[in-house]
Amino acid sequence: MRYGIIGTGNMGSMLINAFISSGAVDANDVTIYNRTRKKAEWIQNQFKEITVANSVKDVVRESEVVFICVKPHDYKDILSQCSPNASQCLVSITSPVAVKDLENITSCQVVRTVPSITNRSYSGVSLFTYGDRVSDFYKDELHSIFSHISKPVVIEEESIRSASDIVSCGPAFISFLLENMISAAQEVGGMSKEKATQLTEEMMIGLGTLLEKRIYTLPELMEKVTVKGGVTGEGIGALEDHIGDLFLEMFKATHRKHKEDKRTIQL
Ligand SMILES: NC(=O)C1=CN([C@@H]2O[C@H](COP(=O)(O)OP(=O)(O)OC[C@H]3O[C@@H](n4cnc5c(N)ncnc54)[C@H](O)[C@@H]3O)[C@@H](O)[C@H]2O)C=CC1
Ligand SMILES: O=C(O)[C@@H]1CCC=N1
Repeated sequence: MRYGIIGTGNMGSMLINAFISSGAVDANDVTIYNRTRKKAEWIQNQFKEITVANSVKDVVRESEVVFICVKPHDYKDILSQCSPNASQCLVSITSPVAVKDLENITSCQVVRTVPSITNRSYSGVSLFTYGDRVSDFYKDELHSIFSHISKPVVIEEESIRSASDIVSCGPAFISFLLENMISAAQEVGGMSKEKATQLTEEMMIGLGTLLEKRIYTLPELMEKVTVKGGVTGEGIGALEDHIGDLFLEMFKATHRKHKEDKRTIQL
């Protein structure tokens, strides 16, 4: 299978790296294009067999599956230069562009796969929404390569915002909260930033491993650590008192931005 990647920023380069280094895709089968050519050449330095194309048109001509990895407001620019035909599969990786809308303006088969930075370590989820025209052949192929780097999960269009908030924005949200925990450990506990950071990162790796091995669920973890009459309970109590609408407001903010993007994105 020949793959094309348009846009080699954070996500485009992450996908190329993960697919090739996991063995899901052969570098000889990959053609890439980026507006700033240097970014694409930097990836080619790591994977010599990759082809760097001179245009969007060249990528589409060379590929059966074409990933669009640019920001949603740049889609129009890409699609106006060239559109895949009915035998090809277009893969969009952004949530505010609906699969139906892409199907309406192209003749190709369409899939949306929202990845996550966690896929770089062959973990976490990739969210799949299939268009009506997509063949079982492409479904199987995409499911197969994404299984090398993630757990593919099918998600309905209506749930895409909250699902992507958890799966794709989640690593940034949790990192933000942990950075706050580290700052507070410095302020209240007098711990150095380096030491608090080291402890936090190791704790997160341990927590992830417990979940990965299905040793405990999240509620079980809370119960096991919260010794009756102990300090964790006091800490949880303080969190309960102060958490307020934190996450409600976060989801409301992302849903607002999602709506705004949908209103302003032109295809
Ligand atoms: N960053 C993340 O964790 C995730 C991002 N996404 C989606 O991935 C998409 C890309 O996001 P990032 O990689 O973070 O952005 P980015 O800004 O790092 O990468 C976009 C790339 O597209 C290139 N580009 C822009 N216009 C172009 C054009 N006309 N032709 C060729 N190349 C062009 C830019 O030079 C840049 O390298 C977005 O739609 C985003 O919603 C999805 C899941 C997670
Ligand atoms: O389209 C999305 O939902 C993803 C999440 C992070 C950036 N873009």
